[in-house]
Amino acid sequence: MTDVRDGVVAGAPRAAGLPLLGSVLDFRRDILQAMHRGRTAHGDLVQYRLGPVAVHGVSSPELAAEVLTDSDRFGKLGPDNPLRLVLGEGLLTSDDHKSWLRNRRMMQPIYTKQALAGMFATMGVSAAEQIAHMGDRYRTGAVVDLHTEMMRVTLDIVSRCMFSTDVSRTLAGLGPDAVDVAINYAFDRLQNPLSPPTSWPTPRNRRFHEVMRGLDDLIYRIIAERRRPDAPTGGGDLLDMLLAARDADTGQGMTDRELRDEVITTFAAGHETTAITLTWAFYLLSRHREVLERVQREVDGVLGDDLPTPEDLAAMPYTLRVFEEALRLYPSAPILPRLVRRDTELGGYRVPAGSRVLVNLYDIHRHPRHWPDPERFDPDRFLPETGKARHRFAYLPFGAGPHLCIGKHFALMEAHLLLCALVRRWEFRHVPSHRVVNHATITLRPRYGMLMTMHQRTPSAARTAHVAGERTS
Ligand code: HEM
Repeated sequence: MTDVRDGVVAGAPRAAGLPLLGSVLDFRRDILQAMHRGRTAHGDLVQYRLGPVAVHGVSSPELAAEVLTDSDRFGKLGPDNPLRLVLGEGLLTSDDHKSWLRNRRMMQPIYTKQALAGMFATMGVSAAEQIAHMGDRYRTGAVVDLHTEMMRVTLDIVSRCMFSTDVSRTLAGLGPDAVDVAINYAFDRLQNPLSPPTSWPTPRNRRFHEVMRGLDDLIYRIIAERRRPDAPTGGGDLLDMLLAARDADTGQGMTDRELRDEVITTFAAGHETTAITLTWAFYLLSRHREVLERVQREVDGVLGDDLPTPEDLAAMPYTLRVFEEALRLYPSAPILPRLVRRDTELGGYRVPAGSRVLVNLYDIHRHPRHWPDPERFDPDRFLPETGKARHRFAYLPFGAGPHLCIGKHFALMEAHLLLCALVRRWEFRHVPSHRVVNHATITLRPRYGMLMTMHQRTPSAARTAHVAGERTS
């Protein structure tokens, strides 16, 4: 019998699971599939058990609005958040409202549209170098893992724009998969609260600690170099701003540990997200010839041989819509976790303090009530007039509420620039024998990478043809 008090049902419908483990194995196998099955069977709010931890899956814009905007009831995960093993207490993982707000305010100025406009040139130089580098390494017809290539490009951009430094080579020295090792380790612990303690000398624990030592050394070195009295400034970059910031109450600057946490958070949050979405965007373009040709026409009609200027970008809105639609189908942070701070009610069900909520952006972005024909790749869903009719929380690739992605405008400017510049030079074709399967860790990656062949385009010729076509039509 259902227990109802004051019109509130005691517990949300519960997904079946194994004794003791609950849904741990299902989540490890494929968390998005498991939650999708739960939603199909039980509705937009479903309860799971991950060992001893109760978790509520949320899959509707209405419920997401409540969870993401009310941080008194639904906060960030606490000190046991495994992501803290990597990111410490930077913006993404801090659960202390006061210090989070102080740091967020301190960093906000670097992310305003005006400050970003000043960064456009640095972004452009980095993009040009990275694209030229790809051109030097690969001949037309070469097979590349586009995911790896995009990661390299976006890491370089975020390092130079935010920290005026080039970290790629040092990171490569830690092993090609160092950052992956750290992030996957933390994510596995998030999904499986029964993981062995980090202090046990297992091979995986040892590798994790080794990678973290390397990452920490690198970041503390960047900070120490900038703190030297004779060090050149970063020209007002994010690190300069963090070093100069003072607490309004105490007058204290940030400690090295606080700086390290914000730096590593910016690296982690600020490059893979954009790289993955670009990868999915090129995959989608390779599967939808008509959309690709429309993008090519738009880009060829605007760009010459140089990289785009901000005015050029404004003249290529369809290409931006392609990126937005890729973010709908493959939100790069597909699940946003929250901790229930006190006993409360959600969607007509009681939700106990201490349990977790997982806001499932992947399912919300495909919710049949809000997205007609949700699986179809259609960038024109993002025409300004179409968007007006949509529920405000039906599209949340950058989150919502107080924790809305601070780098949203940076990411959109960067992605637009890269998408246009890459489309102008190459066509990427999916290798038909290569299996493409999405894999949700903290981000939504292609599980086996993204093998594509690169085909050089001759944009000047294409542009001439396009312009001539416009004249005669
Ligand atoms: C396509 C690219 C990106 C996507 C899809 C994305 C997505 C997100 C999402 C969904 C959140 C909210 C997390 C939550 O509520 O728990 C977030 C937060 C954040 N993002 Fe992004 N992000 C992107 C790019 C960037 C970039 C380029 C940067 C920095 C250079 C960045 C830095 C951050 C930070 C620091 C936070 C934490 C904000 C806070 O809690 O105050 N992100 N991002």
